[in-house]
Amino acid sequence: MSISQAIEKIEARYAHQPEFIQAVKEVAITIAPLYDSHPEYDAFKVFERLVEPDRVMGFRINWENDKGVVQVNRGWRVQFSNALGPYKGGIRFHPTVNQSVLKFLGFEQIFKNALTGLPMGGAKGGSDFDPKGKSDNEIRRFCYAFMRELHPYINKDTDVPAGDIGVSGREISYMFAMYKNLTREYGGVLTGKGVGFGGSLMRTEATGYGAVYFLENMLTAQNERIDGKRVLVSGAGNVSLHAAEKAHMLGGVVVTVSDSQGTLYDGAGLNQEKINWLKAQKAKSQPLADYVAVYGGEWFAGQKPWHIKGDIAIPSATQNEVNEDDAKLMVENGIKYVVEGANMPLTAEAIDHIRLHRVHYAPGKAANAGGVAVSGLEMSQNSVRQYKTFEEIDARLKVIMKNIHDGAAEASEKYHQTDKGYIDYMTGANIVGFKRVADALVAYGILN
Ligand SMILES: NC(=O)C1=CN([C@@H]2O[C@H](COP(=O)(O)OP(=O)(O)OC[C@H]3O[C@@H](n4cnc5c(N)ncnc54)[C@H](OP(=O)(O)O)[C@@H]3O)[C@@H](O)[C@H]2O)C=CC1
Ligand SMILES: O=C(O)CCC(=O)C(=O)O
Repeated sequence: MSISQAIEKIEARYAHQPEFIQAVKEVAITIAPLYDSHPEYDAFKVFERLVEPDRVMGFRINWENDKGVVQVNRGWRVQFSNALGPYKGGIRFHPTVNQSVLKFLGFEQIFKNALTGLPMGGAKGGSDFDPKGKSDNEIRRFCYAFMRELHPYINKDTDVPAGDIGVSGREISYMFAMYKNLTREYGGVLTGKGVGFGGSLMRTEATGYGAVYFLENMLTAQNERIDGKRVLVSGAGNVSLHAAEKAHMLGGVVVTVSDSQGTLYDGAGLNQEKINWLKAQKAKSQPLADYVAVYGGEWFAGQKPWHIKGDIAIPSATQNEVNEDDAKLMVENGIKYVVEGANMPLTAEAIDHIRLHRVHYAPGKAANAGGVAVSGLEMSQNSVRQYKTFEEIDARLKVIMKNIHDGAAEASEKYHQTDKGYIDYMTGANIVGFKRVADALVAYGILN
């Protein structure tokens, strides 16, 4: 079955899962030249196999709110592929979570994890639970209840979840405690644990910092530097604030962050004090807009950052946050580099538009792989029960991000035929990630 036939089948079968179809199509279009030159991939039906998760576990989560009222949520774990290592990928708590969202995330995770060069398969999980406005006690009860349902499916050697939107150190600690309580096992079953009880230094910073390391490599390839460049960041969570922090540390002028309520603009640029204030504000779930009364700047209620002039955009909030109109604004406002901190933040039309205008574009699979890479390093530290310093992990992260960059650039050179001189990171990253997984599947024969 050809790739186009496999897509037709997926579109018919999963018409109700638009995010998943979007993610599959992006990979399919770009890997075609590689696929066509490897008849064994078709013989082993590699693509057709990879677009079906190994399995999807769904469960109900009963928990009690602070008023003693029983609440019911849904949860899932999508184990997509363990071709290269234990299933690995985050857990998201957000009301928009459904099977389409988790399947797109799990599918992308297969290739992202392959790009890191570390032995990790791809998975994703989560719940439609909305953490907003919940007390700490409610979060704890929900996390315990979620892990009670999830724990039979995970283990340090089979499937190792981590955080994502709505799940950070606090939630991981609650879930780890419940897993430990139920199984009596103290191991690396989750990553993103607290430093001091199995967590790796730098996991918190890794995704945002890694995205900026990727950006530095892109800039170097164009003989440019980040110094003095205006950086627009969207989101104000873990990825966004650490991307903003590293961009500032390296001399970039970060002028925006945002959240679901609007965009904060500070033309003078964020400094470390302001970033620390933002981190504390978000940790308390307080409004971003309060910043203006403390440090000045402007609050654009209900707006995204893309109407503001800049050189570099790092969308780091959520999927499809940048549509075609936003992409047009980016181009009009001078954006030359788009680095995806979030997973699939650009719609297919937005990607087409910026690529048409030769904006340098780093897809999330490549650019935000630093988080899962440091999770991989956390797994190895847990296995040997020895911990590395911040500097050691940082040095490894830089090398991993450079390798991902260089591998994607090399594959772009080989496979992207239409516009020589433009580094097509999307094609390059998809080809490198896909090839690693496909070669393993062929070597295994017809088992997963
Ligand atoms: N954490 C990690 O290590 C990794 C995360 N990612 C991806 O990065 C992105 C952000 O994750 P992370 O920073 O961990 O999550 P957080 O929960 O820490 O932060 C999410 C941020 O995005 C905003 N946001 C979420 N949904 C929407 C929406 N529908 N519209 C506008 N803003 C929104 C939130 O605003 P508000 O608070 O108002 O909801 C918040 O500012 C996700 O795509 C995630 O999959 C990728 C690799 C690793
Ligand atoms: O660290 C991990 O295992 C998961 C990270 C993640 O969910 C992601 O890369 O999107």
